[in-house]
Amino acid sequence: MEKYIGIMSGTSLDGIDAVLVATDGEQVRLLARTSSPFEPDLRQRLLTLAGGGTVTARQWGELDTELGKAYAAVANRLLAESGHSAGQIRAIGCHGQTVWHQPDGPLPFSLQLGDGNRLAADTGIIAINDFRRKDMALGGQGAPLVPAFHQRVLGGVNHVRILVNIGGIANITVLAPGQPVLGYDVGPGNMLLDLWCRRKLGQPYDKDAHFARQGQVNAALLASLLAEPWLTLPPPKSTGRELFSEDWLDARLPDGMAPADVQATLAELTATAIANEVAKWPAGELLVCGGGGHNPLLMQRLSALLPGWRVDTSNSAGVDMDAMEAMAFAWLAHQTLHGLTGNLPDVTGARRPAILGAIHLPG
Ligand SMILES: Nc1ncnc2c1ncn2[C@@H]1O[C@H](COP(=O)(O)OP(=O)(O)OP(=O)(O)O)[C@@H](O)[C@H]1O
Ligand SMILES: CC(=O)N[C@H]1[C@@H]2OC[C@@H](O2)[C@@H](O)[C@@H]1O[C@H](C)C(=O)O
Repeated sequence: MEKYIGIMSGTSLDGIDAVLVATDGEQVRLLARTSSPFEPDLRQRLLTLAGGGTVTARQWGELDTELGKAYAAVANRLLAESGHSAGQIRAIGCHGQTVWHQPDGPLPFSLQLGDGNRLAADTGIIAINDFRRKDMALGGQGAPLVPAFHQRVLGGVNHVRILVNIGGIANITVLAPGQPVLGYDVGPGNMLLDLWCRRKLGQPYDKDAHFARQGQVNAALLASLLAEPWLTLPPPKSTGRELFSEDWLDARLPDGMAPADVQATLAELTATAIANEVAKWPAGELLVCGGGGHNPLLMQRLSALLPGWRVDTSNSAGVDMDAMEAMAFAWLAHQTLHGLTGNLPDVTGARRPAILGAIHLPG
């Protein structure tokens, strides 16, 4: 088995998750993990950029460098905490920070910041990043990429097993016997819940759904949110802050609604958008990963909306729900380094499987 580091900082913009895994490409064993929240000022600048804000070339370059340094610091800390040296690690797979994702239209692209040169130089380890754009160059969405990893670590069961990652955006992977793996983004995950909670309570997220539980779901608002045409588009599809933004929410909010009712309705939107896609399959097992799996209200509503389904976290199937995405990028680094493909054309819509990412050598 070779050792890899995986680094993920997702669309919730909460911080950086890093894992150390041992893998031969078939088995992926988690050895250690750590995480580090973003400094509030860095988070704010990333939010501005991801919200379509304008920055100068200088600010852009500085942010790229700052993130590269932050990823390297987390990787070095993971090495120290787990008692490893750089020489024991084959490569780092680093997702980077998505600041814009535009999968459709005449000039599709997906931009993840975090300088891989600096990551390689500051750790002394091969750094692989920019995993999405090869798939896009081949006509794909460039996302989601995790379904291939889900298949590797949780596939091969003889019932319908669906994985849902509830991060900033929610995405599903369908593992059904005799079917090619399917996967696509299904709608907002925690993004709008976090945004509203921050705006109304000044807190980064609605811990344990205390705020949402003080309110009632507003049926008219829920219907208007669910009327978003993107939600019923067929896959392949992916999305982000570019669509499910503060402006998107504000355009649909009626005046004077109790803040807790909005929070409750946003939680119901997340649960319903997921359940509507899951319910298209014969009842089986729904495994939740990502931060939304810690939200007891989302878990409760998914169970209620999906009678006949076993709803649990991916921990119940032996894969740490909080480590899943970072593990996937460690595994993707293994794929790339071994000249193996990482994308699934049935998922992303790319013309063919491809070797993903840009390799930065430390020497
Ligand atoms: N105890 C909890 N109660 C409610 N929500 C929680 C709890 N713990 C975590 N969360 C939610 O999980 C979010 C973080 O999720 P996660 O780390 O999976 O996001 P991410 O890495 O940005 O994901 P992605 O890349 O998939 O968008 C928080 O912003 C919060 O909304
Ligand atoms: C462009 C981008 O960063 N997309 C993320 C985002 O966060 C969740 C969902 O939207 C998913 O499509 C993707 O991340 C995971 C890691 C993926 O590619 O599978």
